[in-house]
Amino acid sequence: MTIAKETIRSLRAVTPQSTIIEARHISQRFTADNGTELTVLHDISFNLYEGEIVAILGRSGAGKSTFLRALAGLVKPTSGTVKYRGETLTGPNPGIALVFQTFALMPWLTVQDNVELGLKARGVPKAKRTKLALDAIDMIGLDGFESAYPKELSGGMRQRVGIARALVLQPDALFMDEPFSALDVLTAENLRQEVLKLWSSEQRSIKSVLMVTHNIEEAVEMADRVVVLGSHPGHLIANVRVDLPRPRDRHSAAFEAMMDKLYAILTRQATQPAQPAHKAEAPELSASSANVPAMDETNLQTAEPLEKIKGRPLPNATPGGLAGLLDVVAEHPDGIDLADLASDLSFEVDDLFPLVDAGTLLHVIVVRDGHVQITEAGDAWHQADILRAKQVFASLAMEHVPLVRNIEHALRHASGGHLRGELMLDLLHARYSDEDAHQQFAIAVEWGRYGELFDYDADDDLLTLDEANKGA
Ligand SMILES: Nc1ncnc2c1ncn2[C@@H]1O[C@H](COP(=O)(O)OP(=O)(O)OP(=O)(O)O)[C@@H](O)[C@H]1O
Repeated sequence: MTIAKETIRSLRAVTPQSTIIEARHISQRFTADNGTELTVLHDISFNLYEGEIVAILGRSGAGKSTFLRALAGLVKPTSGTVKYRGETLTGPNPGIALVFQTFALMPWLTVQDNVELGLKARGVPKAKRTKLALDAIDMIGLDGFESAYPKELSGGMRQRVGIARALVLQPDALFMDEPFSALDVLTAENLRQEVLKLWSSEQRSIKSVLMVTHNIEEAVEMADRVVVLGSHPGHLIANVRVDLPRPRDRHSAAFEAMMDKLYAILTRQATQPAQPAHKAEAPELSASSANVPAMDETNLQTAEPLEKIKGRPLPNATPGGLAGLLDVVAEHPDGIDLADLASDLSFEVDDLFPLVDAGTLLHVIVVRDGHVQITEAGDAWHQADILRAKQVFASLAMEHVPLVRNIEHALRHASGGHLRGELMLDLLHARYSDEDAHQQFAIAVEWGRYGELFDYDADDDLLTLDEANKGA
């Protein structure tokens, strides 16, 4: 009988017995191709306990995968330590198995051989390998597909193989990096439920699950605890206990309240300048159960103040997209919860946040506790005709967006009113990787163009003051 056919049992009570993984003050820096040093993780302390599913939630690029990889021993933190069962890691973590977003199956091997691969690497004899693999295949509902090749399987089935391949190693902790995000909505939901059934079954040997996601709903659906990473660089901003009964009802008030809470945390982080993660920020996030350490106090300590870290990059949003967001927000004079806005627009969190960031940066919206409202300036932009809208946008960008202002000022003082784009890129390279520098430049140009402040000719690599702006 497969787990899929089992009656859903109530999940085991969350009674963490001991710490599986302990990370202390880990920071991660990478050197980009152009020599720029990127701080990706900043001083994170975290414990993974037996008996819990933990979701690492954060926006795209927040460093979630890097954090998971550091705990998995696949990257060595630049500073800080990771311990597995009390032993400091010096290589891959022996107590975990990973499920990847992209399945990472060997296309030339059958399902059975893919699942056996890790056991083979560990020198497990063939007969035992076969038995363990068949058990894992059965457990995840793949019986009958042992001889199939990955190309013969749907995405959902392939990810089942990915999960079976991890389970067969009988790890202490199952690590999953965005395991459902490459699947269509229904398949993803189906597989989430399978993993939860597996977790609730008597047969499971894994003692905890750590999963990376950018999807708030997924985190609330699956996790006992959600660890929220803020961006630039990745740092721990919250550690929230999800104390909802299982199976969880996505339409219940408690579920929606938890989603709102996480939205509020993510948007607060997104829309405010970097701040030190003071312990004083902790109380609103505290949890109730006595069993799970809801707030690991050490998680909220930082070695050096985060205000030292430079300002945030420009959000990747277009003025047109922002105007569209204002159209929707303006329909709600008392504001609207971001969760409702995302759901109304069928946006993913990652789609919505750059627009919300941009709107906040330009002061056309305000976000408080996950509730977004149009400002007076936003209303002025929203109400204006096209020409006037550009002027309003230009003055907001000049006032609130240093990069746009710097380019405009530089052009105003340049002889001939033009400058090479390469010059701006070189300046941006001091802070960003090559890819990010190009992206920042492209966003600033788009905003400058929309506001008729300046223009850029890519063929000649020339930035020029806009005609309409020359006399201003
Ligand atoms: N080996 C590396 N060398 C240089 N930069 C890296 C390396 N690994 C990750 N990064 C950078 O670290 C940052 C965080 O990446 P990471 O994949 O951990 O974020 P994430 O939160 O998982 O993002 P996403 O949700 O988009 O997958 C990114 O800017 C990425 O480019």
